[in-house]
Amino acid sequence: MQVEDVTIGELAKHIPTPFYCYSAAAIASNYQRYSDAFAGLDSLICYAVKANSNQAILATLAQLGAGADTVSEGEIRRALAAGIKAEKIVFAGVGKSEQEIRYALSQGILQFNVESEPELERISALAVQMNTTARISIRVNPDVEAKTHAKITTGLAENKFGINIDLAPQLYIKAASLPGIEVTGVDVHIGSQLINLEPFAAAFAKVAELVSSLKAQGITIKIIDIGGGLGINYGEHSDEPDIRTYAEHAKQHLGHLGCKIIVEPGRSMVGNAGVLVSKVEYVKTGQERTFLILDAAMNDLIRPSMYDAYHHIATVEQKPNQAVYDIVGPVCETGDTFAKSRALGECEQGDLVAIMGAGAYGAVMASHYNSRLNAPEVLVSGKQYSIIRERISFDTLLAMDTLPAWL
Ligand SMILES: Cc1ncc(COP(=O)(O)O)c(C=O)c1O
Ligand SMILES: N[C@@H](CCCC[NH3+])C(=O)O
Repeated sequence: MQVEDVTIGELAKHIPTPFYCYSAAAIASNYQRYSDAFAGLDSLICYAVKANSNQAILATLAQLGAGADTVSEGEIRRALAAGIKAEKIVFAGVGKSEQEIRYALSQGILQFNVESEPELERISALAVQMNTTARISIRVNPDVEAKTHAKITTGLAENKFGINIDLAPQLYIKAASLPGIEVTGVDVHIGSQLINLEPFAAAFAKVAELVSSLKAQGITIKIIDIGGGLGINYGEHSDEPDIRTYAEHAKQHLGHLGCKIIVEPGRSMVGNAGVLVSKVEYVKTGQERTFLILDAAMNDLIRPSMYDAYHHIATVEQKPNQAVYDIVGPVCETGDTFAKSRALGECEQGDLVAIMGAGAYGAVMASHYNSRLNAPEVLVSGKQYSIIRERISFDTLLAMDTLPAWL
């Protein structure tokens, strides 16, 4: 198995497993697809930093011209440090703290995507205190069923995100009257890993109506942030939504409004650009099933245990025979399972396997559960590769805790 011009087998001679391996060319190609698809619109691609916030990934995207969609001070700091200019950074999230808002204001970010009335009041008060103005969009909740996993749908009335779209006009009127606030836009994001594009179209249509009705009330919207959420093919079924068709929906519903369009892709920018490489520790033949026990675990990649998410898994070297395995990690939880009854090349101890589609929501959601060290991360570009996050040592892991004086 190759990533660009480098073989995974060669990398595994130098880097301890499990490790994440990303392709810079795959990220560039995904960025290009977005850029081409949205070319007809005045648009800005704000990569959703939460999907993979490694500095090297952010710097790669910064060089391509991307902005950033952030949800914390830490993410804003990461984006700035990687070379993404403040005027390309948007800040979302339902729980922005005073400290975070102050930091974002001090940096002069492009806009706050506001999720509630008390947040709007807090931003206004802090902006006045700091003698500045906050540009804001209100994140509206269009009550559209995104047809994705319940844990990653965000645009339903029952979800904690955004303001009910029917109540938004009132909040816009209030926002326009507040000191320290400049109303610039509308924001919508209905969920993640959407395979069907219809919910996007439905949400865009509702946003278009809102923008027109706001205009009639004297509130001019300059920016429409359409969020992220486009799904990728994890290998379970063959369909993957087409970025061009997605952009067509945006053009059709929003193009006539003359606004700048911000799009916030995370998964579809980096998901298929990464694999998690792991070694087979044991092949354990149980009474009913054969377990392939890997050195990677749920603490490295939590998506299968958290969302029952499917990830295609392949042996790094081609195998002559097939076998069926439950593919698990070493963590002491039954949920530490990557796949059940999965057909795979027949493996033996020491073989390498690659868990595909691990570039998004992989390393960023990792933990040290079971006092396991982090999986290092590697970026490949052509023939070159570079370790972009080292595995920490056990000394560093232990040093994260401090003993109180009484012990
Ligand atoms: C506000 C917002 N924007 C963008 C994203 C990125 O989503 P995705 O990785 O599905 O493109 C998310 C995550 O769902 C989000 O909450
Ligand atoms: N972490 C989720 C996506 C969450 C999207 C963030 N709003 C996943 O792995 O699918």
